[in-house]
Amino acid sequence: MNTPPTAPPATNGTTRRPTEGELEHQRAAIAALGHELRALVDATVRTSAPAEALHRVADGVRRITGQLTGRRRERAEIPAVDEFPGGTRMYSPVTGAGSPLAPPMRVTPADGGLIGRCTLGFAHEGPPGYVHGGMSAMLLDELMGRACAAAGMPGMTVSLQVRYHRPVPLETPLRVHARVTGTEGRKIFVDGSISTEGEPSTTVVTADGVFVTPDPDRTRALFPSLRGTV
Ligand SMILES: CCCCC/C=C\C/C=C\C/C=C\C/C=C\CCCC(=O)SCCNC(=O)CCNC(=O)[C@H](O)C(C)(C)COP(=O)(O)OP(=O)(O)OC[C@H]1O[C@@H](n2cnc3c(N)ncnc32)[C@H](O)[C@@H]1OP(=O)(O)O
Repeated sequence: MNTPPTAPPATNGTTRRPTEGELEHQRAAIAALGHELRALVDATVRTSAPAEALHRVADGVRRITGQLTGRRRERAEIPAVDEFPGGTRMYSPVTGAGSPLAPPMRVTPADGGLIGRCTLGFAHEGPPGYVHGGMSAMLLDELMGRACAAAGMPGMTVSLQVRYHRPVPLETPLRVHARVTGTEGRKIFVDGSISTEGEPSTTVVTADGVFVTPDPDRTRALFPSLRGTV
């Protein structure tokens, strides 16, 4: 497990590295809030409540948002609860248990690569009843990037070619697969696919991508929070 590169300020105003127990406690709370926010997003995009009810809810949500006080994370700051690269990312829009935007996709090693499992709802709709094509690309990009990191070569996407063979159904358990197929210097070649859990042998979307591990100087410039660890 990676060491968290940053630590939140302790309550006495000094900065110290949180214990693993404190991080787990915080992650559980972040996941609980993420779960409720995803339920709110789903209810929001499906409701037929009248305008007055929507205004009332908007007022309530504004009051709740005001309760999220304290120091706000800065750009490029890696949350203490995260393990970057390759591990837990609590606010990832694909895998983050704390993200209201994420399905979230659950990732496990398999078949010489990674498998991601998730079900997409109405918030991710493109054509009526089907997943937005950009969302399919995002699932693939994330899992293919994670496959690079899992193979010990964290990299950034420089090219992602996506082919949509069949529309991806909403509210249907999905299986995403990613596997590193080769390397050439800092370039990593990766294949990806999406199928439904019900018909795992029928791929509905396929992708091939090229990822590049930035050189150490570029890594330090792009990810200043990693300073001292790369
Ligand atoms: C402790 C180490 C930490 C390292 C961290 C690195 C990455 C970590 C990131 C995430 C990993 C974690 C989990 C995964 C989670 C999510 C995955 C989502 C992935 C993304 O969402 S990520 C965002 C979108 N992504 C970008 O924002 C990239 C923008 N980009 C750049 O910032 C530069 O591009 C950079 C820095 C990547 C490389 O820059 P550079 O200067 O080091 O490299 P250079 O240009 O020299 O290219 C080197 C070789 O790649 C070939 N090449 C270039 N482009 C190509 C193309 N399009 N097709 C085919 N080959 C291509 C060249 O031809 C050359 O090949 P050759 O050496 O053979 O000539």
